[in-house]
Amino acid sequence: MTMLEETIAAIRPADPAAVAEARAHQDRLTKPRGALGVLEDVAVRLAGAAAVSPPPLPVPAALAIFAADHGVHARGVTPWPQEVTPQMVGNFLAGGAVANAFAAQVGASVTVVDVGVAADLDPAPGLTISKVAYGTADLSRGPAMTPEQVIAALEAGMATARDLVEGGARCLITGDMGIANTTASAALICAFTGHDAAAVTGRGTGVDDETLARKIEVVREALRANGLERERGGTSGTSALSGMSALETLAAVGGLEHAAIAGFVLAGAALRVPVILDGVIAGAAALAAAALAPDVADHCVAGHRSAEPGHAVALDHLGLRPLVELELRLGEGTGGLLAHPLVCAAVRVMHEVATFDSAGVTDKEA
Ligand SMILES: O=C(O)c1ccc[n+]([C@@H]2O[C@H](COP(=O)([O-])O)[C@@H](O)[C@H]2O)c1
Ligand SMILES: Cc1cc2nc[nH]c2cc1C
Repeated sequence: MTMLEETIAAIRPADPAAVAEARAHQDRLTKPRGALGVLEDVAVRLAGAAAVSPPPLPVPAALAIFAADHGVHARGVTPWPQEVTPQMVGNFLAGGAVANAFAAQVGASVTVVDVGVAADLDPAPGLTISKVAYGTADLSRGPAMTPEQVIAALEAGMATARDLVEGGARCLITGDMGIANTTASAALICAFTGHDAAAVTGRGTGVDDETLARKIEVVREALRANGLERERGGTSGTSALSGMSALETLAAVGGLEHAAIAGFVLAGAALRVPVILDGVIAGAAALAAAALAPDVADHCVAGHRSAEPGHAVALDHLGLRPLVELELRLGEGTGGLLAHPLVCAAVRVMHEVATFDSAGVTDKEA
C-alpha cells in the first residue's frame, strides 16, 4: 500500500460509544444541560474522534504553515507580487508574523513547510524543505499539478503531521502561505460542492471590483479547462463530481499547499489527533481530504470562518460549525490558533467540572 492508502485505511469514524458516554457525562456536570452550547458539541466531537471519553486535552498544539506559489498568479488575480510568499516564510522563521504572535499567545509551536515556493529557501531552524515544484502550473489553462506532484505534496503533509505527533503534539493546526491561493481555493470549492464561481470567489487579500470580476472569470475558465463543470440541477450545488476522482480534481485546480494540508488533515485523523482547520484554504483542502476519506471530518474542528465567501460554503459541505467569526482573512493558521483555547476549555470541562452527585448539587432531573 502507498502512504496515502495506508493513511486513508487507518481513518475511523467517530466512535459511537465514546460519543454517547461524552454526551451522558456532559449531562451529569454541574450546569444546566446544554448550557455550554457549541462547546459541549466540541468536547463530544473530540471524544468521538479519540474513541475515549473524556478525550485527551489537546495540548501541546502544533501549527504547520504550508507555503507554495501558484501559476495562476500570472492571470492578475491578486495585487500582491509572488515574492511575498518567500518573504513571509522568512518573517515566520524570524518570529515576526501574526501567526507567531498568536502561536505565542496560545502556546503552540510553529513549523513552516516549503512544499512549492517559487524560490530557493535557505535551510533554517523551523523550516522543512519538501519542495515538490517551484509553484503550480496555471490552473486556468489545464491541470495545476501532475499526478506525481499531487501525491508528493500529500505525502509532505502526512509526514509533517506524523513528525509533529511523534514529537508530542496532541493537536494539529493548519496554516498556509501562498500568494494567489484564494483563487485555487475558490476553484476547489466549486469543483467539490458544485457551487457557482461567483458565489464562492472572494476578495482574498483585498482585490478591487475589477480584479474580483477577473478572478471569477479565471475560476470559471479553470473549471472549463479541466473538465470540472457540473450539470447543475437547480441551485443546491450538490450534484456529483463530473466523473473525476478526488485526486484528479485536487491536481487539476488545487495548490501544492492545499494538497499538503489535505495530507496533514488525513494523517492527523489516522493518528486520532484532532485537527483545527484555519480559513478558506484549509476549508478547500479539507473538502479534498473528505472526498478521499469521508470520515476525516469527524476529526476536524473548524477554527473560524473567514471573510472569504467560499469558506462558509466549504464548512457547510463538511458539516462543520466555525468556533470564531471575526472577519479574519489572513490565513497563516491565525484563525485556527485563536480557536485552540476554546477547544481546550471545552475538553477541560469534561476532566475537571464536578458532577451533581460529587458536588452535592441538586439536579432538577433527580
Ligand atoms: O484564510 C483565509 O481565509 C484567507 C483569506 C484571504 C487571504 N488569505 C491569505 O492571503 C493569501 C492569498 O490571497 P490572494 O488574494 O493572493 O489570493 C494567502 O497567503 C492566504 O494565506 C487567507
Ligand atoms: C503581507 C501578507 C501576509 C500574509 N499572510 C498570509 N497571507 C498573506 C499575504 C500578504 C500579502
